[in-house]
Amino acid sequence: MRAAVITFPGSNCDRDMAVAIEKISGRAPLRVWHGDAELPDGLDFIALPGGFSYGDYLRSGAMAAKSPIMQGVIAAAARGVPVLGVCNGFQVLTESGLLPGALMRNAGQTFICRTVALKVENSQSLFTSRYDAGRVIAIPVAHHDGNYFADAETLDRLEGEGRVAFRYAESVNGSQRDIAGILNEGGNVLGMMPHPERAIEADHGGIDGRALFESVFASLSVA
Ligand SMILES: NC(=O)CC[C@H](N)C(=O)O
Repeated sequence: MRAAVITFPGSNCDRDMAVAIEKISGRAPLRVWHGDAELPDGLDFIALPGGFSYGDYLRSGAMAAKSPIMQGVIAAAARGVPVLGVCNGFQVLTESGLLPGALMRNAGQTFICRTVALKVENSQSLFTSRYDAGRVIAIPVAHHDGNYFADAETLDRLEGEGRVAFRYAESVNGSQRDIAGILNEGGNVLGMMPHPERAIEADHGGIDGRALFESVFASLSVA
């Protein structure tokens, strides 16, 4: 398997994401700098990690979405390559138009850093097939802009098409319909605010994030 983790100025979860990919797939991912004009060829999986790209200036993820490398990420997503955006990565995905809606300031106006209960809403996606349907898992969040917003029509479409992958099972940040993670139309792009890469070994306090990586790696026909 050939995976890549994209790093932007201000990313701070790129190392954790790379470690999670290597521990679970057995292969270290390529580390790709945002300013590179071209993505390496033949990628099977692309991860946009969490952090504070460009200091969250303008809007979280807005400037990173304009980085040269994103043209390649958008093209790869259109070819069906699985793309995972976590936290700031989710914000980059909405800002770049790969996912609908926006991540606004948390309803309580504070940074939230704790482990939350998440319900697996769709256990048949590329990213969630190793979870049991309706399972509630524990995954950490760490963000100030995690309040998911989309208009009612978009929300209804996301729900109707099974594109809500994860929903908060408790009150967290004011997200519309408690949405924590969504899929694109093709099901190969997932954006989520909680950090699965921070819950892959017992020393993290829980391993509920492992199945997400196992799901997507199992779906790849390459070893
Ligand atoms: N951990 C993160 O990726 C933080 C995301 C984002 N910059 C926020 O605080 O909303």
